[in-house]
Amino acid sequence: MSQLVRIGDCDVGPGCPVFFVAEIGINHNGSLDLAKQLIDGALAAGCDAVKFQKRTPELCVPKAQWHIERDTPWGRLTYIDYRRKIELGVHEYEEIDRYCRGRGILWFASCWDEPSVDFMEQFEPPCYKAASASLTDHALIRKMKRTGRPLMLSTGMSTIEEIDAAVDAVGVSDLLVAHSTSLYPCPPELLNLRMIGTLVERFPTCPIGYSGHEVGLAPSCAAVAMGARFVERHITLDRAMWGTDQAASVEIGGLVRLLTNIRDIERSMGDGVKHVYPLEHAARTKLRRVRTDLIEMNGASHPHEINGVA
Ligand SMILES: C=C(OP(=O)(O)O)C(=O)O
Repeated sequence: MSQLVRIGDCDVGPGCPVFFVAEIGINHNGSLDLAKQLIDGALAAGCDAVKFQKRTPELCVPKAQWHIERDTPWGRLTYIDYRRKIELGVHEYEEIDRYCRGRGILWFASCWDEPSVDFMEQFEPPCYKAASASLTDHALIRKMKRTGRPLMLSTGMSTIEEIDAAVDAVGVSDLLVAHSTSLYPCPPELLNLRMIGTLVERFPTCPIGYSGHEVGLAPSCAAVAMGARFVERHITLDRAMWGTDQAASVEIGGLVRLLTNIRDIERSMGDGVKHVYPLEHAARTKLRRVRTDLIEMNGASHPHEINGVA
């Protein structure tokens, strides 16, 4: 049975509400104002946390790509300048920290390099996230884990051997593992949601979750029915907005529906034991056919015996 992992004021694991992370990622396009509107949307939908991506562009962008030019909302920029442009700095994160704490929503980040972990520590985040791309970077994932904070490990683009090695590298205590396929957006036939069950069996003490990049809501709902203890989805104000992750994101209206569906599914799962609920008795009495012909044939003394009601 999986351990409960405490993230801020939420327990994540069996018997707890699904922990829902609204992944803002880089969908703020470098704008604090946009980031705040996305936080407001996550709050309105009832998400437990918002998440950002923190990078040191000079460490994360391979040198060979630095000077490749692209069109951006800020004009034609080299890739490294574009990455610098969309990276939020200390003053923006101070404001995000103040904004989230004031409104009672958790926030944290996936750190893509070691200095980003040092940077995030000043905000005392409730946990860290390792993106699928970082799963084989053991120095980085160990650094996040050494902070003593829970770690969410995403497993897209990884072999099962690489996942085992990453889990060995950080240990299972306070570790959460997310199934994911790293395609943005991901077609349904490549989502492989049955991996959730595989991960539950392989890492029985870790809460297993789902980091989804599909178009639509159904697979994320199914992930919950299949045992995901936490779910992460990218969010956006408008899927047509400029940016690489916008198309695979959920707009705020969809996010509201998704959270409503997830909470309904959680309440619907039950215990797997067959009950005849007291509230069903009226329907049972009214709708079950009373076999008077069999009463006569069997010599039963009371129609209820045929009807099966004790
Ligand atoms: C890319 C990320 O996550 P995932 O691999 O789950 O999509 C991230 O959290 O930065």
